[in-house]
Amino acid sequence: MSETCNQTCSSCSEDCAERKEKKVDFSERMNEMSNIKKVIGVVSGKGGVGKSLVTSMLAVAMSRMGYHAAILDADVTGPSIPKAFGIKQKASGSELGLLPVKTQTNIDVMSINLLLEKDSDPVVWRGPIISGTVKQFWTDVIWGDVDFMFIDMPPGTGDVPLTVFQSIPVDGIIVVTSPQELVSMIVSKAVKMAEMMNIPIIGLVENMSYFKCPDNGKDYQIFGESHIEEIADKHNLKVLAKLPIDPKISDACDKGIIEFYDGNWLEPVAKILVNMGGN
Ligand SMILES: Nc1ncnc2c1ncn2[C@@H]1O[C@H](COP(=O)(O)OP(=O)(O)OP(=O)(O)O)[C@@H](O)[C@H]1O
Repeated sequence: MSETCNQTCSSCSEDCAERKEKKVDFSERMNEMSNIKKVIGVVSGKGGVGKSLVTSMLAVAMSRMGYHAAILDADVTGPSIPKAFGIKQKASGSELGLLPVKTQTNIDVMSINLLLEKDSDPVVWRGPIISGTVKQFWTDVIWGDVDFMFIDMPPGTGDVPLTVFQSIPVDGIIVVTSPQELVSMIVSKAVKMAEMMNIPIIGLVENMSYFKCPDNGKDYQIFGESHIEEIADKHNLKVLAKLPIDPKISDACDKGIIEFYDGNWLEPVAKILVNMGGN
């Protein structure tokens, strides 16, 4: 039995001798016209820490390295991926399935906002409908050949992350944090969830880590001192990257040109993903 066992055998995928209920296979088959080599989940403990930004920048980094990247936007009630890439068109489909929309640099995206008539329409749905939508993004979208798919997860450890981890074969998780968060508790929750789901954590990305003053070149820790290294050590995890607060980032997201933003902090992460395979 795992140290973190909370006796919920039905949603746990660990193989252990003390299991009280049979392991249920919730896995869903990807669309038969899809061939996705690696799936990376991007999670955060709370909203607004830059999870969608990190998801977008990771897809851009892989694409710049010559890999075919895709983003499945599982943040159904707060989808921000289409806006960051400036996608205006809607997704199309046929009886065979839905087609993702391509960004200007050929990253495939599927998001609820590509299906709604107006992207300002709120999604006021119950949990099971939202989870069902995310599953359909896996089963009913014709993704074609994809080297790396990034799943932008809603914040926290709720219904949708659970559905994603149980139904989609996620190869690894990247946890996005920011210095002002209750990082230790949040990382612990993510680590425990990943353990229950038997999914490896690739590492941590700290966003809004510091601000580089353009006048004197000094770094300022706006949200206070970072404790990310200690927390990573405690859980035996790697700190993969630290991103600064950069007004050019928010400007690029607002203008829908994140693909053309030149920050390369996530290149080392992209290299780690390449070593995991995907081609
Ligand atoms: N390092 C940064 N520098 C400047 N602005 C940033 C940075 N990171 C994120 N932002 C801005 O903060 C806002 C929130 O970012 P983002 O949507 O990526 O967060 P999130 O964690 O995905 O939020 P949610 O959980 O609500 O989906 C965006 O407007 C984004 O442009």
